Amino acid sequence: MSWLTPDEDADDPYAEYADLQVRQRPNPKANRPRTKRRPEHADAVTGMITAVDRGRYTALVETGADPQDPRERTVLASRARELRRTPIVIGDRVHLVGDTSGDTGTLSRIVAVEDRRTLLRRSADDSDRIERVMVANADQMLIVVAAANPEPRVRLVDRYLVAAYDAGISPLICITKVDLADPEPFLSHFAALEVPVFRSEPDAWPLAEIRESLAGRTTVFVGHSGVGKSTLINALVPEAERAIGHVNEVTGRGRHTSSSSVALRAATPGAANGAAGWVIDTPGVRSFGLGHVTTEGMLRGFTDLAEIIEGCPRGCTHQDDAPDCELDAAIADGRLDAAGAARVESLRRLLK
Ligand SMILES: Nc1nc2c(ncn2[C@@H]2O[C@H](COP(=O)(O)OP(=O)(O)OP(=O)(O)O)[C@@H](O)[C@H]2O)c(=O)[nH]1
Ligand SMILES: [Zn+2]
Repeated sequence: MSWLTPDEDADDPYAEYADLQVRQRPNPKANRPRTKRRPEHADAVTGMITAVDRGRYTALVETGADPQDPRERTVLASRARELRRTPIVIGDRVHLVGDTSGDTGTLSRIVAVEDRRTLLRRSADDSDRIERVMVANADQMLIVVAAANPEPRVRLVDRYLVAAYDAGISPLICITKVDLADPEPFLSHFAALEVPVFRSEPDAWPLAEIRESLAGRTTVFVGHSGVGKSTLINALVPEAERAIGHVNEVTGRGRHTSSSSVALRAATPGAANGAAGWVIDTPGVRSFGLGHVTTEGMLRGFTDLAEIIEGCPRGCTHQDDAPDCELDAAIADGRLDAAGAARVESLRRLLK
């Protein structure tokens, strides 16, 4: 699968690679205490990155529990020179200095990026081990897939699942267009993974259920073109106005909004945990190179099997043909029941 996406940070497309490579070298200063923050940074405000466009970052600052809080504002920022090799992506929590009023024409400066809880990454392609960061601090990934038109592909959903598990993000599946085809045969491939599934069709959008799971969390939406992801996001976040339908192939027009990633606040009325949720739309991202993914990374999504795997011989691939894989022993001696065995099968498929 190829990497079809243009760089979102087009001013310096290699900055992120450079940073990740540099950080892998041993750092002799690593154990020294960090130098004190310069005084000018003492009054930094914290913001969440909601959009990135050619070296300009949009951050929402002073966001609290109350979306009506009048202090909350959108600030445009560039990054400080010392961060020029640091990837800054949607969902990052950053410290901003300078003019953080958010007034028209002002530009503030990002001076620090906070540690990330999770990090969704991709590689240029499957043989490429250099990773590129896509989204920070997402809790969930909603994989949108159509029951038909376009025809669903198990392998594509598998790849999203791998990326999510590797990132430490919980996957969810929304299958759209169930008015066009019975989704159950396709969904049966994922049954053992126990991923929550929402079924959607024009007159029966599962908005209440989706809102329930968005509440208080940050959810990145992914899906192949045409599956109805924009339709769904517009229903969840009406002010998002994400363009629906295909680009006219002759004129190239037809989209009313930009094709770059954004974070959108989704109201979640009626949800048990009433807090708003964040929806991150990634329109440019239709495939993930998975060259950076390791078996250890993947196993974060299979904590139950990870324990068993500790008993495997060193270097075990955990595949069907792996000699003495403890997973096979656990199925044979009943430590894993039928559902567990099905999870092993799914894990093996994802590891391929
Ligand atoms: N029959 C049917 N059509 C749907 C459904 N959901 C969306 N569509 C249609 O599918 C087409 C594609 O929907 P979009 O929301 O633009 O799909 P997308 O995933 O955002 O695709 P891109 O905009 O190319 O990224 C539109 O014509 C929608 O009206 C559904 O549940 N059933
Ligand atoms: Zn094994």
